[in-house]
Amino acid sequence: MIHKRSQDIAPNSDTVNSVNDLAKLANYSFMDTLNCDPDATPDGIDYAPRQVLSGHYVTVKPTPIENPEYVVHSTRLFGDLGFTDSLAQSADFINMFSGDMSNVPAPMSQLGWACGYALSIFGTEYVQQCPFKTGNGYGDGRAMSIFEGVFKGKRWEMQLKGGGRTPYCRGADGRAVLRSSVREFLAQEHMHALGVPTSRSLSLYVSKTETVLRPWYSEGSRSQDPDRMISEAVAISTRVASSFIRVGQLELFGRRARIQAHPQAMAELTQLVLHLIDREYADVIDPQLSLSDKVLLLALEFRKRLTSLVANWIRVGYCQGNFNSDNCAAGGFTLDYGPFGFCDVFSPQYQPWTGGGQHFAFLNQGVAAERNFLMFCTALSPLIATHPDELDQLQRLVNGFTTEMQTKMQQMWATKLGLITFNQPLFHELEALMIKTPVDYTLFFRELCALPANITPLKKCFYQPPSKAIEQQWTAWLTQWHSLLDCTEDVETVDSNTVASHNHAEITNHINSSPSRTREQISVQMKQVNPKYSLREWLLVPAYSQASEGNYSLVRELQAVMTQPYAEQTQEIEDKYYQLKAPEFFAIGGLSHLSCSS
Ligand SMILES: Nc1ncnc2c1ncn2[C@@H]1O[C@H](COP(=O)(O)OP(=O)(O)OP(=O)(O)O)[C@@H](O)[C@H]1O
Ligand SMILES: [Mg+2]
Repeated sequence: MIHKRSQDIAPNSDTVNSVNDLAKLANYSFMDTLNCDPDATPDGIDYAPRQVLSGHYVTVKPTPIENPEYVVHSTRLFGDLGFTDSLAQSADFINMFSGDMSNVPAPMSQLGWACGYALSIFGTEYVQQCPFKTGNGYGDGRAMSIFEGVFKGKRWEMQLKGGGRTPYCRGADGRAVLRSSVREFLAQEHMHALGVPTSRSLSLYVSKTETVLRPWYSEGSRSQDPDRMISEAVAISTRVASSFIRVGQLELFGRRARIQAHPQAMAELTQLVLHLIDREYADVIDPQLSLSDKVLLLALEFRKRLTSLVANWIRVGYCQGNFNSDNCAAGGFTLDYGPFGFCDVFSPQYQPWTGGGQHFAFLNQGVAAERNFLMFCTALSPLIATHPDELDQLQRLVNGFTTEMQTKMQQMWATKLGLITFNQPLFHELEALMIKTPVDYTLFFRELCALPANITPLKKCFYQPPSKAIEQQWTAWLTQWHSLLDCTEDVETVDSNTVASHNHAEITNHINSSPSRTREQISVQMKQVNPKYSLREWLLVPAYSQASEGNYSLVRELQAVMTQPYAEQTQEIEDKYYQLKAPEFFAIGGLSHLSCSS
């Protein structure tokens, strides 16, 4: 059953050639249907940290960056939205997306909106993280949405990151630097091309004159924490998503409802949950259902999305090093590319963010997701507090998370290995061997796609020459794997370069529905789920370093390579990007680990 709001169905084939055209598509469901903080200032100049006690958002005027310069935009998202490509470099567009909203045409709002959220880390609630020690001053400190509209029948929200202070800034400057903005921009582009749900990149502008100081590493530093302050150009990137509602946001309203913090607390939680359903789950939750049925369906659907998301992250080697509930989008997609990394060496303990801890390490992401799901359900529970049966069902959904996560992970590993069904002993042996050898995660799985008969072609994925004993174990493992692949003789060849980006679920179904496959078919299917190129930190460093000198060619080259991660691409690209991490990059601050994402 498909349920859509009427304004979402309205066909809209208009091309957006200007900010004036964009204004015509404005449709602010978040601002129009939810509550503004009654203490918000009419002019939006609301930059000092303060407690925001009620309301779903605060209207804020973005602070433009000085002398903005175009760095990069997403031609792909521009295409999806119907934007002409030249718009990214037009004066009005640059102004708007570098934070100057003072001249945007009606009915566009000249004010953006920032949201409060609660923090919980790995399932533990925190209230002390804001200057007031109450949790009422925590939220979008430097992110603010500035536009919501319907493009080609789909509703999108646009959010500046680094657009200046908000009441949630906690005394910080509200800015993002070019380095972190390049990382987030490229990572969103890459993730989308990998077929993993994510917020999307729209545009990135840097200031030619405005800088801020940030702690960072000296070149070659092996220290965990940055050892000096550096001056960096500020930048504003715009990200786009179906909504930016976070699990932490629901938690804030859930906590307020639970303790009846103010007379409207329960109503505000209800409104936010219904709004989330409308924005993110309208296709699966019937508006005619009772609130408690909606709540249960919402939890069920979010569980499905979150478990698939994490399985996809692991498939592509992604670790969200700070998987707090405020970095967990309630729509079930990837959000906040600060403390992230795509792994080089396979390690279950891989954790790029020094502040994150092992609970957010690579293969612990499923457990971290479970904690976020628990917090999501805890936030929903006041809505069904007087319905013991429904509370029981919600608890069962929480209890069932681990099993669903495990099932998705097993399906994912089977698919990565070209198998129809997961084989536990085979996988455990592989995991142990990948750690012992050790292997490069991306290269290894990609090389496996050629179905090598022996260990020789795999050696290029190894970070050290294998001992005789390890070689023998690999040989035994490969024999076992080949016997499980169970392929027929080749009858046809398929061009693997036709492989674009895909929906992972479709791929899994396709593999599962093919009872007997040729070697070539298995190989092609494996190449659809095992990317050839991944956005490793040592590729990002030269791109943002060069960008800091005003040269954006590497940023754009990386964008081109990383938006076709499954394609073979040219020999030149392969030589440059399909490589092991160099020995000199290990243990280096900024290359192997990072301490902050700002
Ligand atoms: N320079 C800054 N000025 C104001 N607030 C900041 C700044 N840097 C981070 N924050 C705020 O601190 C909190 C934690 O930061 P975190 O690094 O998780 O998020 P972020 O990368 O800024 O944003 P997001 O989660 O929106 O992608 C967020 O609420 C964020 O808005
Ligand atoms: Mg964050």
